[in-house]
Amino acid sequence: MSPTLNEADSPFDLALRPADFEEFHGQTKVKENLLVMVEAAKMRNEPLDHTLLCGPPGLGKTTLANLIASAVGSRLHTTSGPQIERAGDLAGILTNLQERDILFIDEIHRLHPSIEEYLYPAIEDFRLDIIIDQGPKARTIRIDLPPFTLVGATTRAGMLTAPMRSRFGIPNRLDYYNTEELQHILLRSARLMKVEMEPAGALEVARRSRGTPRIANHLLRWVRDYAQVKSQGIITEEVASHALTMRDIDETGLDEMDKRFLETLIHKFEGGPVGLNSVAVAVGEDASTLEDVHEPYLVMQGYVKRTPRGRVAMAAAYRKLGLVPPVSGQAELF
Ligand SMILES: Nc1ncnc2c1ncn2[C@@H]1O[C@H](COP(=O)(O)OP(=O)(O)OP(=O)(O)O)[C@@H](O)[C@H]1O
Repeated sequence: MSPTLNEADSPFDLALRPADFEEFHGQTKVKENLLVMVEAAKMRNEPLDHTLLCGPPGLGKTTLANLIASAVGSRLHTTSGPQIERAGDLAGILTNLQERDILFIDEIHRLHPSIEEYLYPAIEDFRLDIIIDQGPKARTIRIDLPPFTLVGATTRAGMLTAPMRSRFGIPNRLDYYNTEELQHILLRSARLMKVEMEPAGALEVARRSRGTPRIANHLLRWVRDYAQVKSQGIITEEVASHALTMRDIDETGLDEMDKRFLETLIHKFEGGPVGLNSVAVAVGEDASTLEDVHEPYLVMQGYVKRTPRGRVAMAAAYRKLGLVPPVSGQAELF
């Protein structure tokens, strides 16, 4: 997995996390929608509606959950789909909630279906029906819960079950940030880190950050080290460019694994179509990491296309690797 994406919620991430909606730059539409929801709930003096945040990793879903909680003055409880293994785990979390608390479930698409069944009445009617014992002795115990808000986050909205999706209102989709937005975020991070960075230096890092603030901040950390050792600590465009090239991050932000993905698709599988699992085995990476982390950006940049028969390398992928796209080959067919 890319080193820049592994370190979610490290102390470094936490230190740079925006403390209020004003400091959260970009995602204008999502921010506006959430602010309306927050205001409406405050005016009605009611708990917030349940909310779903979707989008690739590192774009700010966890940050937004924190901002929502502080905007309404509620406590935030954080967990994730894979952490809730048994109904008892969920019961423990739910029975700990107080009125108007916010429960944030990251990777909500990874909740076990049997756990989802327990969650539905909890979010709809604020009750938990627990079955104890088995066979003829089985009985249900009902526990009333205080009204709370569920904020779900997912990198794969498509994998949510239909009943789960229908429990939320309109989903809030986070998109990759543009270069100017990332430049703004980087200049703020540099200020917090007390690093001197020229706007052109920030732009250079932004260009190579795959549209993702978490990556931008992690690249900044490396560029800061490089600048300290090689150029009296000042991050200029040239310093940023040298530092990132040294780590094999090219001028469009593709890292080693992205390039290996494209090379494998083209050289080993003749441009596809090929199933993601086969690519994953060939590049030595976990299929879900490829699907969550690498592929969305490659698709967004037009290097790869997902088709019902598998992944296909597009003409841009051939050009990226300095190859001539096949004239009537797969790249043109899809
Ligand atoms: N709009 C933003 N402005 C400033 N910094 C941001 C913004 N969005 C994200 N960040 C920074 O990026 C880091 C990653 O954000 P966050 O953890 O919220 O992402 P995420 O979408 O929840 O990721 P994951 O899906 O991996 O949990 C945060 O620590 C924060 O510093």
